[in-house]
Amino acid sequence: KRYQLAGSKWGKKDLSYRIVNYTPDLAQHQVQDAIARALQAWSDHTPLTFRPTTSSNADIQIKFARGSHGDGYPFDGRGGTLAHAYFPGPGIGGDAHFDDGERFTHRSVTGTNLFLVAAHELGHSLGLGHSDVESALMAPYYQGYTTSSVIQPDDIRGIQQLYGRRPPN
Ligand SMILES: CC(C)C[C@H](CC(=O)NO)C(=O)N[C@H]1Cc2cn(c3ccccc23)CCCCCCNC1=O
Ligand SMILES: [Ca+2]
Ligand SMILES: [Zn+2]
Ligand SMILES: [Zn+2]
Repeated sequence: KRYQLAGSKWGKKDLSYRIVNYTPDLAQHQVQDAIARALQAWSDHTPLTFRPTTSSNADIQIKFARGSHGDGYPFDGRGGTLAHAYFPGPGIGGDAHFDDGERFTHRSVTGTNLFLVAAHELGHSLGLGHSDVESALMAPYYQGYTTSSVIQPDDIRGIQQLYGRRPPN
């Protein structure tokens, strides 16, 4: 019972990300904050660093979309699937898509918290599959706020299997 590795990982430690568009549910700075905190949750446990860019060559591209959005995995409106993401690789690899049929919330324990969904999706963007540890962030079901840290022990073991531990400061 544990994490799954996707079979691909980034061959570099310093990754770039680009927020391509925004959900109308939140202010742009709230989306930027949620994404930055979700990335920080992973970089806290690995040697990885993430920098925002406006370049279309960004490693991780973040998009909000409804229904069919050009990748063969159409979203289903409110409820159901909340988001999906692609394992590390060129092009669409690493990208994360969020279903804008959801009502995303910010720093809230109710509704579909964007930070929590993003932390899960970015786990895939870094090379983690789903965990069968129910309490893990990488479990396939949205669990809302669970404990103070969004990244659970099983998730830490998985991501450190891929990228090692964070070097001491
Ligand atoms: C982990 C999450 C951030 C991303 C995952 C998808 C995923 O793994 N992306 O990488 C997700 O959206 N899981 C569904 C799984 C799911 C639960 N139900 C469904 C009903 C229909 C379709 C899917 C589901 C029952 C009803 C609840 C629906 C709302 C919550 N949805 C979920 O928990
Ligand atoms: Ca949905
Ligand atoms: Zn998509
Ligand atoms: Zn998932």
